[in-house]
Amino acid sequence: MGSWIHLMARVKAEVCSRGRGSMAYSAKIGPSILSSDLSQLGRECERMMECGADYLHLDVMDGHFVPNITFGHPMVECLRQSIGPDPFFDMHMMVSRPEQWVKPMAAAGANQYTFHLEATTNPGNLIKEIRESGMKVGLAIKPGTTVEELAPWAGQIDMALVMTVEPGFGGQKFMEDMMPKVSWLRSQFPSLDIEVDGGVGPDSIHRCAEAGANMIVSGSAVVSSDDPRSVIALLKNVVIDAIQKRSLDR
Ligand SMILES: O=C(CO)[C@@H](O)[C@H](O)COP(=O)(O)O
Ligand SMILES: [Fe+2]
Repeated sequence: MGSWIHLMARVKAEVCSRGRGSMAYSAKIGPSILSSDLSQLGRECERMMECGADYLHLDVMDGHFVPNITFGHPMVECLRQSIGPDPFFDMHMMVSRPEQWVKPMAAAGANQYTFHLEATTNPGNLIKEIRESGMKVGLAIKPGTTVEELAPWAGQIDMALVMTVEPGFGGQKFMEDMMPKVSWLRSQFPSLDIEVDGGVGPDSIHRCAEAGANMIVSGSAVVSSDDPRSVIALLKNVVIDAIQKRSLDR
């Protein structure tokens, strides 16, 4: 009997991970293209999707909220025109005034707008503005911000992003002490999309998946790999197994 239950749970997790299932959240891998050849950004995005990515994580930095600068909505508009309407753009807004860019990013073709709790004095209003613009809402916290500070908004958002590095640069070391935040969120909000971002790859994915993360951002581990397809598949299977184990344990 045990193996039958095991098989059914695997099927459920597998089906759910392909988005056809009823489970509220599924395993999704989103390469961060920050570490890619930015002169070939459109091609790099297409390559990641061809390698099995579920979505694209686009890091927007203003040189003020974080000590680095990347690109803004004009680049997003060009990417959308170049690679077509399908790829899901998860915008990681590492900017001091996230309210300023909601409408331009929506017009440029962004799908999800993830702002930092530390960057606004009125998260409720910003959540409302993002929804009214037609995008999904992500809420991110830096390593120094407690998950209890995010909790009051968790019921109003589509995704919570727990940073596993200090935001600003790719290629940093994974911060394992952020995992209790992920575990607490998964225990309190069983169907919330929970994303981890920073230093995530084959060496750290098991801790992220076991803690309860289901949306996995990976930059250098995927983009700089000579076999991104295998890395994406590995990350996804580890998360699917963890989802299956959680559904068995319930
Ligand atoms: O938002 C950020 C950095 O601030 C991340 O999205 C990184 O770009 C992820 O890159 P790796 O740490 O996986 O190389
Ligand atoms: Fe990011």
